[in-house]
This record gives sequence, C-alpha cells and structure tokens, in this order.
Amino acid sequence: MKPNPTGSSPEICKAAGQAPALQQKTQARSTQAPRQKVLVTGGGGYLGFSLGSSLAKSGTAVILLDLRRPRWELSPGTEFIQADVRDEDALYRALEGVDCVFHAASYGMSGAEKLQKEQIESINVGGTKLVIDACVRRRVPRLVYTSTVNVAFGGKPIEQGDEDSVPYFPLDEHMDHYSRTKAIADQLTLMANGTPLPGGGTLRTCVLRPPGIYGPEEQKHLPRVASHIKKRMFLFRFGDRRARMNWVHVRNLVQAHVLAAEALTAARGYAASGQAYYINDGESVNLFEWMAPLFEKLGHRQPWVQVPTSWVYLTAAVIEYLHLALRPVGSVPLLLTRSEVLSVAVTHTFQIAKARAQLGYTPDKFSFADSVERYIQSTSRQPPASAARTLPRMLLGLLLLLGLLGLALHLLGLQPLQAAGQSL
Ligand SMILES: NC(=O)c1ccc[n+]([C@@H]2O[C@H](COP(=O)([O-])OP(=O)(O)OC[C@H]3O[C@@H](n4cnc5c(N)ncnc54)[C@H](O)[C@@H]3O)[C@@H](O)[C@H]2O)c1
Repeated sequence: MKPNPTGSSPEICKAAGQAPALQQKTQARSTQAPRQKVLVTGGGGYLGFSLGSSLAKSGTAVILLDLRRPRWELSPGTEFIQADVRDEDALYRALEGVDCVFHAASYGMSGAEKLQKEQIESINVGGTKLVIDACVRRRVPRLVYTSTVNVAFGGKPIEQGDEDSVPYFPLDEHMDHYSRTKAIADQLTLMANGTPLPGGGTLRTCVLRPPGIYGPEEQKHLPRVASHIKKRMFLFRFGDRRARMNWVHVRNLVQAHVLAAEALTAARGYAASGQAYYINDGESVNLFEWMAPLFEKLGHRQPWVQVPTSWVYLTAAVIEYLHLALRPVGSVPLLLTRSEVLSVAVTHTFQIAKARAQLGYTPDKFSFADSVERYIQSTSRQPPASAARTLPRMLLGLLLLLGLLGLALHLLGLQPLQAAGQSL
C-alpha cells in the first residue's frame, strides 16, 4: 500500500450496476439539496461503500475514493476513484465541487496490519492531515471523521462512558499504533473545526466513534473469527464473563454518518460542529455470548475451557514479538494481539445519549445471527472435525499456550503484566 509517487491521474470508474443486497434496505435520511456531492475516503471498504451507496440512493452524487477497488458493484450515482489519501494532488482533484467529505479510510485495525507502524502512522495521521488541508483548499465546508472507541479505551474498564466524562486515553500508553493514530486523527479533525475557508465560509467538522462493526458481507471480523473457529483455534475462552462491549450494525453507523453530516449544516444549526459522538446499537454484550450464533452455525461447540486472561495476554505478546522478530525470514500469523485480548476481556461500553439528542440518531434493532446466516450462505459448509482429531488438537493448543507462556515469562523477565495488569 503505497502513495501514488508519480501524482498521475487516479483511476476513475462510474457506476454500472445495482447496489449489493446489503444496501437495499438502508435509507439515507438526507434532507439536503439533491445536487449535493460528497466524497467518501475508504469508499472501497465496508463502511465507506455502504455509506456511499446509501447516500447515492437518496440522490446524492457520491465519489468513493480508495486505494482498493470495492468488492461490490457500484451503485448508480457513485463514482470510484482509485487513489491514496496520502496523494495530495489526487485528493485535490477528487474534491472538486464536493460539499462534504466522509473520511473513513484507515489502516492497521486488525491482523498483521496492526504491527505496520510506519504505514499506520502515514495513512491514519498523515492522510487525515492531507484530507483536512484539501477540504480547506477546496473550500469544502463539512468533514465527518470515522474514529473509534479506541481513542478512549486502552485496556482500562469503561462502563457506559460518554463524550464528556471519558478523556482520550494517554497517547503514549496506547498498546497499538492503530488506536494511537486514530486518536491523533480524531483530535486533528476536531481542531480543524472552525477553520476559515479561502474566500469565505468555515470548515465544520465532527467525529463519530463506533465500536466493532458487523452486518451482512462484513469482511474484517466475522470471516477471521470464523476461520479461527474452523481451524479449532478457539479452544479456550478468557476474560470475566461479565465483561461487556458494544457493537454497531453497519446500517446504524451509516444512519449516524448521514445525520452527522446534516448536523453540520446551517439548516440544523451546526449542531454537530466540533463534536464527538459515540455510536453503537445501544446494547452491551459479552463477546463470547455475542459470538454464540457463529459457533452454532459453524457446527462447533463454544469454548468451555477458561484460561486466565494473563496467559492469553502473554501469549499474544509473544506472538507479536515473534511476528516482528521473524518478519525478515517468515511469517508468524497474528492469532490475537494484546489490544484485542484486552478488548475482549475488559468492559468498555459507551452511551449514545448525545448522538440521540443532538443528531436524532435512533438505532434500529439488528441481530448478529442474521449476519452469520448470510456468511454461512456465502461460504461452503465445512463438516466439523471429528472428535478423534479434536482431542490431539486441543492438547497441541494447550501445549503451545503453555510453551508460549514460559517463553513470555522468560522474555519479559518475569515482570509481565505492567500497564494492563490491573485489568486482567
Ligand atoms: N470495522 C470496525 O470494526 C471498526 C471499528 C471502529 C472504527 N472503525 C473505523 O471505521 C472506518 C471504516 O472501517 P471499515 O470496517 O469499513 O474498514 P475497511 O478496511 O473495510 O475500509 C477501510 C478502507 O480504507 C482504505 N484505505 C486504507 N488506506 C488507504 C489509503 N492510504 N488511501 C485510500 N484508502 C485507503 C482501505 O483500502 C479500505 O477499503 C475506519 O476508519 C475504521 O478505523 C472500524
């Protein structure tokens, strides 16, 4: 994933087909002029594409800008520009005539990407700076940034936090580059609010902070977890059974983005100007309970062996260490990272009262089981492994865990838990 070093014209293509099924029921609640034109960075990704398709259905002209071509057919009214948010010239060209930018492009949230420090920094921070600059130069009056709950959550419990009572997690204490850089970008976006635009007018900005996103055809979490389940890598559960987190269905998050953009207009009294909002489905769940339909539909039992979170945390630390150390010679798959372990094990839930009151956000009710059903339909069913194969794998997994734990204790000089220890 590299910036366009030549500054040559980005690849452009226009819609030729129908929106995918996941878009069909999503209605953008736009009350703005039909000639509105918006640009969605990360428009080839799950949220960006869903948002763009939804806005296009409501009559808005939409540009989806992304390094990666969307895996779905473009909806009528959308145009795709293949470009990098770090390519200043491409951004400038793409923003011609745009009224509102939704900045959803980001890098490093999960998997091996999580450890690519330079890429993460340059896309999440550098790219956001360039997006803000381009908005000012192109006199775009509205910018909505897709942030994350991780700007506030860094492994310490948060129960029903809100925008006022929960501060940013200290930048130098974040355990992963993604969360730290998203927090910087979140602050940069809010600081840009009120910037005068050349020739008159003002840039108004706001940020939305979702938890994990789910929905039909979601590609980041569900297929990864499903693949781990199928490979029998989820043999253990960990974390307090009372630990809770939020999720957000993609349609609810789309609704929040559309409302946030509207609330940056004079018609809505600039209600969202300079504001941050936590956005979720309005429910708190335990991850293992939440994932139950996935285990069930894949024909696997839920993990029943409970291991101490500190073991899993240390194992994740070792895997991260090995992944980085052995990168020049081979690839150690990142089953779990430390920050992912803490996300599962430590309660972090947020209120959505501010979004309800100021944006008029009203989350619809969705079921994770429906998304699982769609996923199962789209993949061929694998028969569950036989019991004869399961037991040796379980033992192997246990041995691996214990081995990694021993190695972790050795590497960490028997002082393992440090920052996260109090939460485990
Ligand atoms: N998925 C989640 O659970 C989750 C949770 C909280 C916040 N978020 C945030 O929501 C936003 C959308 O997430 P998503 O789940 O749709 O992720 P996604 O990976 O599907 O979409 C992100 C898109 O950004 C694009 N991108 C990355 N680097 C780019 C660059 N340099 N230039 C142009 N495009 C680039 C990627 O190609 C990708 O298509 C992100 O900002 C993410 O940080 C996601």
